[in-house]
Amino acid sequence: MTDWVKIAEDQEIPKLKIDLNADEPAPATTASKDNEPDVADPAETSLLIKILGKGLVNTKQSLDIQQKNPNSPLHSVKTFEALHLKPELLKGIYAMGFNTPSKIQETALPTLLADPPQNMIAQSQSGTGKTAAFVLAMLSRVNVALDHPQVLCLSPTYELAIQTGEVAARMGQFCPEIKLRFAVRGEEVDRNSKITEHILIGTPGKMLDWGLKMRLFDMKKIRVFVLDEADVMIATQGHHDQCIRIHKMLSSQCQMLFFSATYDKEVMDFARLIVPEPTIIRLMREEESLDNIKQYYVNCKNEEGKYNAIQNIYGCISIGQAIIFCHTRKTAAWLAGKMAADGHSVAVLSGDLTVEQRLAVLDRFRSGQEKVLITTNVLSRGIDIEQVTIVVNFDLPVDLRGNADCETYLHRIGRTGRFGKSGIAINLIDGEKSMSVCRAIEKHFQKDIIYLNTDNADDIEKIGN
Ligand SMILES: Nc1ncnc2c1ncn2[C@@H]1O[C@H](COP(=O)(O)OP(=O)(O)OP(=O)(O)O)[C@@H](O)[C@H]1O
Repeated sequence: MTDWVKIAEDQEIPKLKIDLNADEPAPATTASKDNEPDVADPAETSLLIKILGKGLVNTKQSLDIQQKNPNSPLHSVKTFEALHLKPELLKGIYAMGFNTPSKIQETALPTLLADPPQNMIAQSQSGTGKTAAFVLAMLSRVNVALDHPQVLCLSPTYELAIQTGEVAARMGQFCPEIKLRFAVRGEEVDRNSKITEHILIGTPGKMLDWGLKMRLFDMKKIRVFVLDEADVMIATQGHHDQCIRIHKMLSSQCQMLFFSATYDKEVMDFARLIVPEPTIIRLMREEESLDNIKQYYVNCKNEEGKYNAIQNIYGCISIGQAIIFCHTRKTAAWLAGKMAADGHSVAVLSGDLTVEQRLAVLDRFRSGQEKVLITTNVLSRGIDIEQVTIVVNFDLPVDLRGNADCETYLHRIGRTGRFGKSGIAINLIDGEKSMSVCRAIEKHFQKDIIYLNTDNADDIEKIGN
């Protein structure tokens, strides 16, 4: 395994980004995107959340289990020893600092490791231990006496595949006989050779090339097929069909495992196509709520007026930490420029930054080096910044038709049960259209949004208290 431990360790994010840019079409010019609503790319967000993750997310939510296979009694474990793993694998788990299985692992692992193998569809939010669970299943199913691929793991992008490979490398560090190979862009194989590694982790396009076009390994001999980040996979163009093509070539004996952070209808339909008779395990996300949030609106004439409102409340918002949301990159850049020119120290996070630049901005903000972060919808759900107490909507969130986007409003402002602290939301309104959006949001959540006059010192004092 030493070779691929090294490969994984060598893949630092800056290098990945360089490779990523190498064979992708040139991005649309920044200028053309500046005036459009700035949105997050799901794969980039997922990568960011993974890298930012500070360990296991503990959740109080309970598991929802649907058992489709009546012949496989479901049980859960409270220790890793109870799984009767190979000693080298157990050693790897402990070396990663895992003492006990996470909530989803308690129930998923016995099913993942069961004999005869069982299929699974699992859903839980980022950071709850999904990757660790399926990587353990992948490693424990390998028969090292055979020198051909036995496990396929599909990820939506190069970087996400590398992240999974790194977990496998660490967990399998005491199993040097298990060999892994990345099936990703840039990895080349001689057409006349065969792939001998046991585990292939990669993107659907490359996997199809190797398995179908070049026939470098026998898809029928795959014993475990993992489809990770199904929701991101679907959002990535073309991946849906490629996954189905790969899936069709697998044997009916192959264990099918499907993991996703969210399950809307499209993801569930996809899952049903791929996974026969699955055990379905879902760990619901803790609901965000506006319960502890005081919401205000401020009437402004135009963008300059909004800027003045921010000037007036700046003293108040910079006591703690604040995030200001804008609709477009252009507005975010304009606002940041003006605030910086006025001597305020602000951070900006928008879609024109690379993943590693975003990481750097978030690191600085999280450590308190800047008090105010100006951003767009690129800062999306899943990126929790606990210490933020004030959220300013420089622009209210709207959908493509210009109607209130209540879900995004909740993600920006809402708090989960985990950080039940109180917070403040300030909505800047300039004109009838944005006022009607504000009213629609108020009506949707049935929670008052109160008028705030930022020219009045007493009013401003109110928000501080
Ligand atoms: N049993 C455990 N005990 C302690 N830490 C764990 C355990 N399982 C996983 N972790 C750690 O928790 C974090 C999240 O785990 P993991 O990456 O497996 O979750 P995930 O649900 O796949 O999330 P993501 O999709 O963001 O990767 C990682 O830092 C991982 O090392």
